[in-house]
Order: sequence, then C-alpha cells, then structure tokens
Amino acid sequence: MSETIHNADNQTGPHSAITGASILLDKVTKRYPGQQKAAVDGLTMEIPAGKIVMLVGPSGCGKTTTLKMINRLIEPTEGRIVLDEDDVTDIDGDALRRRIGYVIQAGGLFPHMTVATNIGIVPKMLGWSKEKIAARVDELLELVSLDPAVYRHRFPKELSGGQQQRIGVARALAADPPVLLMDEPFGAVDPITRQRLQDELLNIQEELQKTIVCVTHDFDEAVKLGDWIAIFTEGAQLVQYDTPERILADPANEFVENFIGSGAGLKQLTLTRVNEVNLADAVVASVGDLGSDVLSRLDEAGHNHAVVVDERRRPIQWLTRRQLTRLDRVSDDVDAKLPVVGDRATLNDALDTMLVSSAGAALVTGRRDTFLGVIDVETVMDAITRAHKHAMTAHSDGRPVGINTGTLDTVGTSGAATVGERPGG
Ligand SMILES: Nc1ncnc2c1ncn2[C@@H]1O[C@H](COP(=O)(O)OP(=O)(O)OP(=O)(O)O)[C@@H](O)[C@H]1O
Repeated sequence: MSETIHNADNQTGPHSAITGASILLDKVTKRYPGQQKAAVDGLTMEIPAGKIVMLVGPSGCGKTTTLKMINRLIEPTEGRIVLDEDDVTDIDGDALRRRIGYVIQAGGLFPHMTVATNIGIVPKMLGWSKEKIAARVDELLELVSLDPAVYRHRFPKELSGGQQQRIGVARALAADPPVLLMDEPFGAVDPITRQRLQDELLNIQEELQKTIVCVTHDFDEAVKLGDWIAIFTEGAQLVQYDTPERILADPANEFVENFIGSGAGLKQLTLTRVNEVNLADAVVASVGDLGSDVLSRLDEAGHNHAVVVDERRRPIQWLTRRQLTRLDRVSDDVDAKLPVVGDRATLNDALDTMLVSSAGAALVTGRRDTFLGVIDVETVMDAITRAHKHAMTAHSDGRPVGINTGTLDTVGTSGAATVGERPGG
C-alpha cells in the first residue's frame, strides 16, 4: 500500500515540491442512525499525496459523507482514515484543522467578518501573532489574485460570488495544510467565473502541490481538475477510480458510460489546454492607430479582423473591416463581451466561449491577461481528432498508481464493480 503511494509521489516530476499528504480510507463505513443502508459501505481508497482526486456520482451516493469523514465533520461508524502515517481519529480537532483545509460552496464566509478576519480564523485559533496573520492574509490574497490593499478590509457582501469563492480558498489554505477538501466549491458561480476559478485552482495547485479531494456534480469539472476521478454508485461503491483519460476512453461498465453521458469525444476537449495547441496570428492594433492604416495591414495579412490592445497589451476590442472603415482612429473603448480565454483554459472552455459570442474564434491571453493569439473552431476540431487517437492509445501507458488496488477484494460482499487489471500492473 505505502509503495503505491510512494510511486504516486514520484509521478510529479523533479521540480515540484509536494506539500500534500497521502490519505488512506481503510474499509470505511458510515451508517446514519435510522438508515437501513450504509451511506458509505466498506470503502477503501488511496488518495496519493499532491494529487487532485475528484469524487463524482449520482445524488445521494455518499460523496459528501466520504469527504466529511476525512476531517471528521462526520465520524465513521467503522474503519480508519489515515493521513500520512496518522489515524485521524487520534488527532485532536485543532491539529486536524491545521492539516486539512475545507472549502464549501460560495466560500462559506462569515458575513460579519472582514476578508482579513475570515482568512485569519485558523491562524488565530492556532495562536499566531497579529503581524504574522496580517502578512499571511496578504500573501494568500495575492495567491488568489486579489489585491490585498483593495480587498482585505471588505466584507463578504461587498464581493462577487467568484471573489467570495477565492477568499474561501485562501481561508482554507491559511495554515498551509497539506490537504484541501472541497465540497462543490464552484457550484454557485456562473460558468465563465467557474472556468476562471478552476484555472486558478490549477495554477495554485501547480505551485503548492497539495492533496485535494473535491466533490462535484459536474463531470466536465472532474475531467478538467482531476488527476484521478472516483466514480461512485449508491453506498459510495467505487465503480471506477482512474485517470480522466482512461475513464473517457475505457469506461468500466454501462453505469460509467451513462454517467459520462453522450459526447465522450467532446469531453476529451477538457483534457487539452489552449496552451497545447497552435494559435493563429492576428493583426494587432493600438489605441490611436489610424483606421485606414489598420485596414491596409489587414489587406496585407489577408485577415478580416484586427485585435485592439491597450498599453499593457491586453485585448480590448476585436474590430471587423466594416467597423474599421467607419473609424478615423482606434478608440480606447473596452468591449465587455469580447470572447477571451486564458491559455490554461481547456479547449472545451474555449469552445464554450466561442459559442456564447458566436464569433467562431476566441482571443487567447496569457500572464497578466496579455494577448497571445487567436484560437478558432477548426483548431478545436483538429484537437478532438487528436485527443481521441491519444486516448485510444493511453492503455499502453501501464497501470496508473493510486487506484484502489486490490482493496475492492476487501470490500467483497458489497458487490462493487471492480477496476479491471491493467497492463503493467
Ligand atoms: N445526517 C444524515 N442523516 C441521515 N441520513 C443522511 C444524513 N446525511 C446524509 N444522509 C444520507 O446518506 C446518503 C449519502 O448522502 P451524501 O450527502 O453523502 O450523498 P452525496 O453523494 O453527497 O449527495 P449529493 O450529491 O446529493 O450531495 C443519502 O442517502 C443521504 O440521504
């Protein structure tokens, strides 16, 4: 068992420092009083350190119960939960909160406390000095891309849904816990904000390498965020626990197929990021350029649109020839509806953005929202074909580490579908 977890650590490569801890659910059962069936029935599952594991499955299958047993918001009826080497039932509440951050929908912020007080709750409980807490709050606000000077004294009601969610993540990370538990973290925000928050979580994770266990209803979210996806059926029976690639390419059974739903090919778009495909060049104009000049540059390049960028090279308008003909000079107007995606977004996100704007293409931005190029529908379609081919060959990569190896035998009587043996396993 420990060997498997060790292997999983090695997967992350030489330059990443894992700060996460491994988690082992060892024959865990939860029976609620008065309920005949167990909500979680003999579940054994390894969660490798430094990975994101997504828990998915139909409503009532026991995802949240599983998650909340990890930080003992719910006590298991039977079984053990081991964090690195320690049984969590032997750890007192305060110490457990230091080791496990918890993020819920809409951030779960206390409305009467400022952002800084909300983020500083756990450090304060741990007896940190005021100065140390203040410095940590600012550091975390930077991490979640909010300017400390602007946001530290605000109250939750003065924040957008996405900002509240960012503060929720910052608060969970306050005491630098190795483990982050997230329960439908992005369920309450609009799709575009959700995309951004997901991208940000991936950025943060790249830096911090926590162990993240996340419950979601959204299978696309699971594919996008998960290193591993655990698909449950009633009683938290583990039907398939595998990489997103393999689940899409090789669903364990009909239940998983139905759960993935139609368009598995399209879902594979979630596996490819915008920064992995070739972007098209664009004619770039600056504020103040003569409309006629920009038009002749369009002629030269054989293009029909010009991207206007501001002084920091952030895209602000996307002008057609027709618009340019009417212009004397390019204005500094900002088009709020510009179809823009970050380069860490998935091709699925990019396609969504194109469909919403009906532009057939989207502008891609990189660090600090600077303009990188254009992604169009054709590029996305090509990528579908390639992603599909890649997924079909993914079997030969050998057995992934960290699946609930052999443990389903111990679940035995519960009738869980087993994860098939894989080559190299
Ligand atoms: N406090 C409780 N008392 C009794 N039964 C409960 C309690 N909490 C959950 N259950 C039951 O346990 C089962 C699993 O619930 P759980 O909330 O873990 O599922 P879930 O997969 O997270 O569901 P959802 O996706 O709807 O949030 C359900 O049948 C639920 O009705």
